[in-house]
Amino acid sequence: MKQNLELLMEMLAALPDPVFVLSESGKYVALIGGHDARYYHDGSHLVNFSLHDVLPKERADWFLQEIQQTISEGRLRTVEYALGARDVKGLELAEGPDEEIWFEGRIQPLRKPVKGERAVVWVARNITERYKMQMQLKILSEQDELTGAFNRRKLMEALEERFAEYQRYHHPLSLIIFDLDRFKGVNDKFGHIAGDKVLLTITNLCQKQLRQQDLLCRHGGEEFAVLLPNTNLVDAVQLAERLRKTVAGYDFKQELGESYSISISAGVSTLHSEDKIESLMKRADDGLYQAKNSGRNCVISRPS
Ligand SMILES: Nc1nc2c(ncn2[C@@H]2O[C@H](COP(=O)(O)OP(=O)(O)OP(=O)(O)O)[C@@H](O)[C@H]2O)c(=O)[nH]1
Repeated sequence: MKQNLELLMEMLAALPDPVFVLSESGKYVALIGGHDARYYHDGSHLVNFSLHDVLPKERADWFLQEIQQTISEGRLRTVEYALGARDVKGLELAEGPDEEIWFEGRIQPLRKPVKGERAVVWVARNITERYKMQMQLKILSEQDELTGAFNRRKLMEALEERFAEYQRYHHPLSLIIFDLDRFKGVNDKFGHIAGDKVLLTITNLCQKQLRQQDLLCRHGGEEFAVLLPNTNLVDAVQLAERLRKTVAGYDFKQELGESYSISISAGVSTLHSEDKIESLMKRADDGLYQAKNSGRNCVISRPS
C-alpha cells in the first residue's frame, strides 16, 4: 500500500506538463507537474489564488468560461490559447521561456466536488513549436514560391470571405486582374530566369502601391489579381492606373542587363448585389481581354 502511494506521488511529481485543478468559481485548487523550465514557469504560488487575482480580467473571464462550459458539458474539452509569463502575476521573474507560450489545454471535469465546489483538471501542454510550424505551413500554402505574392488558392479563400462580408454589410469589393504585355518576348530574348526576376520586381513594385488590406496574388503564370476590400469601382480603376504607370515607368535594366520597359494590361470589376464571385472574376477578365485588344498598356473597367 505504502509502495503504491509512493509510486503514485513519484508519477504525479514527474508529470511533464502542468496539471491544474481549478474550481467552478475560478480558484487554483492544486498544481502538479510541469517542472522543466525549458517549457514552463513554476506556478506553484498560484494555488489558493483565483484566476481574477493573477490574470487580466479578460483572460480570467475566458478561463472561467471554459471551466464552466466543461463542467456543464460533463466531458473532456480541448482548447488552444497563448499566455506569457508577464500575463500572470508572480510569474514575471520566474525562470522559463521568455516568449509567449502557446498551450493546448485539455480540460476534464472531476467526478466529485473538491472543497465543496465542482472542479476540473486542466492539463496545459506547451505546443509553441507545433503552433509556429503550423503558422509557417499556412503561410507557405498561401504563397507563390517565386514572387512571395499570395497564390490562387489564397485568392479564392479571400474572395469567399469577402463575398460573405459583402452579403452581410454591403461594403464595396473590387477586383483588378492584370497581365504582363508581350512577356513571351522577354523570356525569348533574355531567358526564363531573367523573366522570373521581372515577375518578382513587378510584384514588389505593385505591393508598394497597395494598402495593407489589399491582397496581391499571382493568379497564373504572368497574370496577377488584386482584391480590394472597401473599394468602389472608381477608386479601383485609379489604383489599377497607378499600378500600370508604376510598371510602365520602371526600367528593368537590373533584371535584364539592358534598358527595357514592360507594360501591363488590366481589367477591373466591382461586386454588385445579386452578383456571384464568378461574375466578378469574369468581368475583370473580360476587361483584361478588352485591354489587350485595345493595344495593351491600359486599364478597362467592366461595371456590368
Ligand atoms: N519567366 C517566366 N515566364 C513565365 C512564367 N509563367 C509564365 N511565363 C511566360 O509568360 C509568357 C506568356 O506568353 P503569352 O501568353 O503568349 O502572352 P504574352 O507574350 O505576355 O502576350 P500578351 O499577354 O498577349 O501581351 C510565356 O512565355 C510563358 O512561358 C514564369 O513563372 N516565369
